[in-house]
Amino acid sequence: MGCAVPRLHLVTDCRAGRDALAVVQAAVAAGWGVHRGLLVQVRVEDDTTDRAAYELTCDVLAVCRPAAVPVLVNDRLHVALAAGADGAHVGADDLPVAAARRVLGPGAVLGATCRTPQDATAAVAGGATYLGVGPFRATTTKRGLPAPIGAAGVAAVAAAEPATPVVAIGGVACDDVAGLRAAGAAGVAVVGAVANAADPGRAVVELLAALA
Ligand SMILES: Cc1ncc(COP(=O)(O)OP(=O)(O)O)c(N)n1
Ligand SMILES: Cc1nc(C(=O)O)sc1CCOP(=O)(O)O
Ligand SMILES: [Mg+2]
Repeated sequence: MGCAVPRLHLVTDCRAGRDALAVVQAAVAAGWGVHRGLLVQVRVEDDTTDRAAYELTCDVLAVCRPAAVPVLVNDRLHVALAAGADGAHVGADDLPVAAARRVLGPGAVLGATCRTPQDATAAVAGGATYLGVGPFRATTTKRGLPAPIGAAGVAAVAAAEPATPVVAIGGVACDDVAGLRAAGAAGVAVVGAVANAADPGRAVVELLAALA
């Protein structure tokens, strides 16, 4: 993927009762010195206040900055800018990719959700740095998703825009990494594979090793 976009995107677990920051702390403590392949995306529920999103982003940055782990903010570009994050991720219900690029500026990392090759071509034209492609398989982490696209769907998107890194998302487990890489994914984005693990730090190390 080149060094600009790490291969493992840890998306914060925004479900009620989960301690998103504790998982980030465990991930960074376990993973950063071993492989420099980790990125954290701060994702909160839609009804979370901007204040809470901003404070979580600042807390995540305080953990990630000393370890040189990049931090993105999902959806809320103003929170990304205000907190000094490295960029953001947008999808179909967020600002269009080209508009998000104008807001963030040319140096920011900008991810765009793509479910089809057509989505990918439009996202690259709009200035996306990487493409978040899924859902790879069914997941209980997020409701309302379309049917899984599987490895074949990921491969179709990757083939459409081979110069832009594809990050597969949706039900991804460590055992899926080799197949997804073979399908053309440069990396993976996960919530449950780390947040649901008995030892989130160990899960990060195993994912990073599989992605190396
Ligand atoms: C890496 C990555 N890929 C896809 C998504 C999904 O973004 P989006 O479609 O905007 O949905 P929400 O996450 O906002 O519910 C993502 N966040 N990260
Ligand atoms: C936030 C999100 N977006 C998806 C998409 O396909 O757009 S799937 C997803 C949830 C990812 O969590 P897990 O790794 O636990 O399945
Ligand atoms: Mg979104």
